[in-house]
Amino acid sequence: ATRAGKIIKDVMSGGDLAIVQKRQSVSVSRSVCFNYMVSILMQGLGHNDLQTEADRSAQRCIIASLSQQFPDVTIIGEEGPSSPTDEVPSDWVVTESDQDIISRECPKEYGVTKPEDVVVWVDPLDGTSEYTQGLLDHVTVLIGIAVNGRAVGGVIHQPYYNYQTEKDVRGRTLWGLVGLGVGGFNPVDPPTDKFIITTTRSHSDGIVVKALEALNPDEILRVGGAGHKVLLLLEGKAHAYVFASKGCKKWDTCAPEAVLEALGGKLTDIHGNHYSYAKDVQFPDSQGIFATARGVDHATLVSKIPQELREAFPY
Ligand SMILES: Nc1ncnc2c1ncn2[C@@H]1O[C@H](COP(=O)(O)O)[C@@H](O)[C@H]1OP(=O)(O)O
Ligand SMILES: [Mg+2]
Ligand SMILES: [Mg+2]
Ligand SMILES: [Mg+2]
Repeated sequence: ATRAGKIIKDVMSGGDLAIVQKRQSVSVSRSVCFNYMVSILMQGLGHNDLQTEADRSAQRCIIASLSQQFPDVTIIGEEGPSSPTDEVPSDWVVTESDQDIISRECPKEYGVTKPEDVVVWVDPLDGTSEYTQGLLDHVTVLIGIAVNGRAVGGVIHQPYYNYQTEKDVRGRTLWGLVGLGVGGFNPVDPPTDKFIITTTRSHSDGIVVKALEALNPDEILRVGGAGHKVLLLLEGKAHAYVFASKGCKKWDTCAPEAVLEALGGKLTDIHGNHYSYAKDVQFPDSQGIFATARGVDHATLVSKIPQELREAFPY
């Protein structure tokens, strides 16, 4: 994750992001009326799904490094499968391990884990839209580990951590493993005298807003990236991350969910149920996102989302 973060910074300082708009399949039935199609376009669906040279190169670095060491583990990356002939520069292939984590005792629930039980979900650059706009601390590299469908391990690397105050921007790497704990940051609980929600800044719509209104927060923090929003929960800047939309995908939430839950928080869909991260699942988080910091009553908050709003997110 850290090597990928270096690639992200190198692409930015090289000056040519080589941005492309990814194609999105918006399925709309043929009988749909013109007004509805216009409203979809107005909401920006099918827009704002960008890919840059940094997304592509960071993914090649991560997948080459992991697949070399773990050839039998399924690895799914946001930017699609790489071609079998894809050679990556040798200094992009990282094989050493973090000695601090490797020296700890493995929780016994993973002692019998086989490679085929594991799926790694890779978001090489979360917050692409913000990256292209220079909101650099919203960018993270996300590597999530699912075992038997549950998100249990995660790494969140923030390449531009403190970039506005530090001369030599080294970034930071946070990790979590359910059953073992978390590292790379100081966990902080959110304030007790007000209720703060974080949500999207670049993918909002009417339903996203209605869900926030139902929860009646004192403050709303509109920031980019799924990883960055979960950082706000981990460090006590917000109580909940609520996104009543199907824009996020499994690679956006696997690592954040694992780190958050390793600390005692919770990340589910807006009905309060965990997603499966097994290898055959659909990529979209089609029932939205509802995450809470440690110590926040997740079920009570979820129950405040009105039924008619929940019905917009059927299974
Ligand atoms: N409609 C969408 N289309 C594509 N990606 C989305 C969409 N909505 C959310 N995402 C992904 O989820 C992340 C969090 O969303 P948001 O910042 O709007 O809260 C985004 O940075 C983006 O990940 P990525 O940047 O990796 O493509
Ligand atoms: Mg993307
Ligand atoms: Mg993402
Ligand atoms: Mg991404």
